[in-house]
Formats: sequence, structure tokens, C-alpha cells
Amino acid sequence: MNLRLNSEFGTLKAVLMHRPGKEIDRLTPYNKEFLLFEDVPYLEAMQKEHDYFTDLIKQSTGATVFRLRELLMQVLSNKEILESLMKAALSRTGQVHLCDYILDRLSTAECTTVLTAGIKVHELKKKIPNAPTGELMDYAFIIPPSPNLYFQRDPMALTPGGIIFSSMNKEGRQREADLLRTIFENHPEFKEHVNRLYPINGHDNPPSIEGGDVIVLSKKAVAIGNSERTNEKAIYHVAKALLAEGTVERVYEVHLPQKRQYMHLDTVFTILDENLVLTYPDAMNAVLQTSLYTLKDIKDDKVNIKRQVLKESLLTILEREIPHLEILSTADGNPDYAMREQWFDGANVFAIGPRRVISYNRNIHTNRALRNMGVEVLEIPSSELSRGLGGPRCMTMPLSRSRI
Ligand SMILES: NC(=O)NCCC[C@H](N)C(=O)O
Repeated sequence: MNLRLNSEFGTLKAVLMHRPGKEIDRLTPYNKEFLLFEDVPYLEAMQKEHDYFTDLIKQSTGATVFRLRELLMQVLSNKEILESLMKAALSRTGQVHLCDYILDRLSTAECTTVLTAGIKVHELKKKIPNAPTGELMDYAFIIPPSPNLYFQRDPMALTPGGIIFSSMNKEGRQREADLLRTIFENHPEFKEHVNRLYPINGHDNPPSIEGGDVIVLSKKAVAIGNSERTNEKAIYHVAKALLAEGTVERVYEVHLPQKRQYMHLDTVFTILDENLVLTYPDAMNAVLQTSLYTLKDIKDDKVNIKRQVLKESLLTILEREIPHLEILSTADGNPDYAMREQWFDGANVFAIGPRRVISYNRNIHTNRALRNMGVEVLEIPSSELSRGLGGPRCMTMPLSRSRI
């Protein structure tokens, strides 16, 4: 599988998703903010909504849907990989000394659950009574859960030049990128096809970037949000790697206001066809500045890039980048409905083919505006999935699309 994507809308051929699991049941009214949720979801209903979404993707496109849990289990059957991932997880809470106890007593399937849903002291003691947990309280997490794993968009990004492995900005999501990188760098289905653009070698604590901030504008241009989650140092390194690779010629850095509801660039705009974008107008107007990175030269293997601050609005820049661009506003521009629907990711639809999207059913005004524009809109239920504040694009990691 060629792990490069040159569009956001080519007909979907393969996608990676994660069915919400036990990690969701870890959310409480007291930890939900730290774990980046707006509310405490009802897991069974959430799973039904997610299953509906997955089935719809399969039926409407015939695409292969890879499951994170399955891929992770397959990779973790290698003992060295399992040990290194478990150690990395335990070192975040200073509990590496428990690693051997866990690996000796838990099966690969149990370890996979521990690495996604976390494990508490009393749960570990039940399975391994002699584990040296010291003074830790019974209800403390030895490994914290990753309830945002169903937002598969964020721990990595595919571009025309290769893969960016994220460095997650918020503590509550940091382990997710470790899981994804371990899968893609080791699974026989993928490992030969990874051209890693980020993190660059030798970075232990790389500047933060999240996949939801990366949007492929065309095979020659990529936009990256400088946002609550992605910072300018990471964008600089990614731009350098992308431009040096040679496929992409322009990397745009889009400065968004650092607000939760605009947390990633894909919460405020998505591309639906070669000349159609869906935007949330308030956020587009709030863009602080856009800069353009291009290649200056490569001398003696040293890559030099240049950064130019652009004077025009983001929409003008997009119009120049994408010929004959049509811009559709969420809720057709009605400010009240657009605001309501943007909170539940109105602009974050998932394109499964040119002018074919999957959207939350709750965003009725945006869905109507899309249909009036000739877009086929397939709706999914959204009462529980939306409680994590991410939409259909956020929940999917496309791995292969028909080439444009
Ligand atoms: N690309 C996206 O916008 N993803 C949504 C992520 C939501 C998650 N609860 C978070 O705050 O990171």
C-alpha cells in the first residue's frame, strides 16, 4: 500500500478506524476535561453509532476498513515490540518496574487493552497480587486511558510526500501517537511503505503537531494549522521534510486563534472536491495570518527553505491555489446555526469521494446547504460520538484513495 495521499476527496479505498471501547468507560465528570471530553458518553450507544459509521463507509465505497485494535494486537505479538511499548507507557507514570510483572502474566490481548484503556492499581493487583505498587492508591491509573483513540485522524497524517507521526500536544492524548507509529513502522502490511517526514531523527520530545491540522490542498500543496495543538517549530520541520522530498512545492501555515472550538484546521474547513471547500465563516475570518514555505535550495545535502508572510486572506490564498474554487459556508452562512453546528463539527465532514460526504445527522442546516450544492450527503447518528468534540473527518485515517 502506497502510504501517500494526494487529495482529500479521491474515492476512498482503505481507512483506519477505532471502535470506541473500554477506554470510554474511564471518563468521569472529574477527569473528562483533562481527557478532552465535553461530557461522559454512553459507551454502548456510542459503539452502535460508530458501527453504523463503519458499515456505511464499507457499503458506500467498498473500502477496506482496518481496525486499530486488530493491527495493534498483531504487532504486539512480537515480544520486543510489546516490551518497548509497555515500557514507554509505564515510564510516563514512573512505573517501569512493573513492566516484567505485566508481561509475564497478561496475554497479548490483555496487554492491548491495557495500552488503550489503561489500567488502575486495583485492577493490576487483582491480576497480579504480588505486583509492587507501593503506596499508590487503588483507584490511581498505572497507565492512563486513551479515550480519544476513536479520533484516528490526529495521531498521524498522510501527505503526498509521506507520513507525519504526530507529537500530541495534550498530555491526555500523548500515548496515541506511540501506538500508531509502532503499528505503521512494524506491521508487515505497512512498514515497507512508510516514508517518515516527522518526527525527525534524534528528537526525544518533538514540538507538537496533530493530524487534524494537516490538509492536503493538492498534490503540490499542503496546509497546516498553527493552532491550539500544532506549533510553528513542528510546522517548520514538516515543511522542510516535505519540500526536500520534492512532491509538495508549497506548505501553508495557517494561524488559527487558539480556541478549543477551532482546535485543528479541519474543525473549520474541509475539502469536498477538486474545487469545493466547506468552511466555518467565523473561523475563516478569524485566521490571524497565513505564511508560505517554499524550497530555496539544497546545497551539500543541507535543505534551505524560505518563509513568506502572505498579505491576503486565507480564502484569497485558497482561491489562488485551487482553480475555480467554490466556497460553501456551514449552515449556508446563517450565523446562529453555523455557530451551533460548528460546535458539533459541521465543517468536519468526511469526503468518501468527489462531492460525496459523510456528515453528522444533527447538522441539519449544513447538510441541507451541502445538498443544495449538489453534494451527496450520507448521515450518521451523532448523539454520543459528538461528545468528544470531533466529527466524521476526525474519526477516520484514510490510507488509500483513488489518485486524482
Ligand atoms: N481533528 C479533530 O479535530 N479531532 C477532534 C479531537 C477531539 C478530542 N477530544 C481532542 O480534544 O483532541
